[in-house]
Amino acid sequence: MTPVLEARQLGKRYGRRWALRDCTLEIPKGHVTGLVGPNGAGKTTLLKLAAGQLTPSEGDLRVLGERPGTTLPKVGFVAQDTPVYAGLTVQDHLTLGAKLNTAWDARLAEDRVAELGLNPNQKARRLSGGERAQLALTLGLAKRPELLILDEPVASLDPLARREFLQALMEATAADEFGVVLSSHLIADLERVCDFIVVLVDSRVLVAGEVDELLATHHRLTGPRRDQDRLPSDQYVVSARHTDRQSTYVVRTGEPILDPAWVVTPLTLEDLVLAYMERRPVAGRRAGLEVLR
Ligand SMILES: Nc1ncnc2c1ncn2[C@@H]1O[C@H](COP(=O)(O)OP(=O)(O)OP(=O)(O)O)[C@@H](O)[C@H]1O
Repeated sequence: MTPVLEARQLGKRYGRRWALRDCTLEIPKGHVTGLVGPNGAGKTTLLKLAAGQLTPSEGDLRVLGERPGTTLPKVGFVAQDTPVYAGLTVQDHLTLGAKLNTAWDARLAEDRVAELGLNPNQKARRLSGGERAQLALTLGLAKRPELLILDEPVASLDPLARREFLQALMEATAADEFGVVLSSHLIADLERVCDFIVVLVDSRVLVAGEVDELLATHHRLTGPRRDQDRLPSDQYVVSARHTDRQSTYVVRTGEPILDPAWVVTPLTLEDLVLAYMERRPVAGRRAGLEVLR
């Protein structure tokens, strides 16, 4: 099946500075994907490349099997800070959406606006942050995209508005088959809605895969102090911490951990993401990029 997004050695440079580099990634169809990483990691850059708003400096990118830009009608993009036009009313936004998008679903848009209790005559500048986010999501959904890209859509929302937004997104993806790629710093939110995760650090993809599979293959090992080179070769070290007497590793392995010296605990998605985010390259030990599916 054609992946929704496929990047090979993708890079984007601003002047001499790389915002994204050596990004190799495949997101299969049928997922709600969370894109996570520290500030400045390159998330917005990757999403804008996918939406056709930026052109790559190097490498190759396919979205729904085609070069971004040619896929515009099939891709909905909700940029950071819930972009709506302050001076236009809610209804104006729907009218504009209908003009600009051939597959526009006017019924869906009107029904959602009514369900949300938005006044069609209200100017966007008078909507609350949550209402603006919901309007932006409505515009993205009514486009009937095959892929909806959302860049930090809930960043400025209070917990209740965030929950309502994510609920609306989950309901929409349950009702219709389309892919979603969503960036956020709020891992608990991603855990609720995403079944595929991509961790981007320092402009590179450190891990990507189905959440269930990643959680099943990553473990925390705690036990008497042990150097990394004494771990079995099938254990890929994501992070390591040591005290004088104790070592704590986060490892990835498909094999069972039978060593009785270790206390083995499962990770939450947040533990897993943080382990990759705090990871420093380790000399000589399977360090470097590892892209997983
Ligand atoms: N238009 C631009 N000109 C120059 N540098 C840029 C531009 N846009 C982004 N950058 C730089 O590229 C890098 C990646 O930025 P990007 O916005 O993609 O990161 P991000 O992961 O989305 O960050 P955040 O989580 O803070 O939103 C940063 O170092 C940023 O300063």
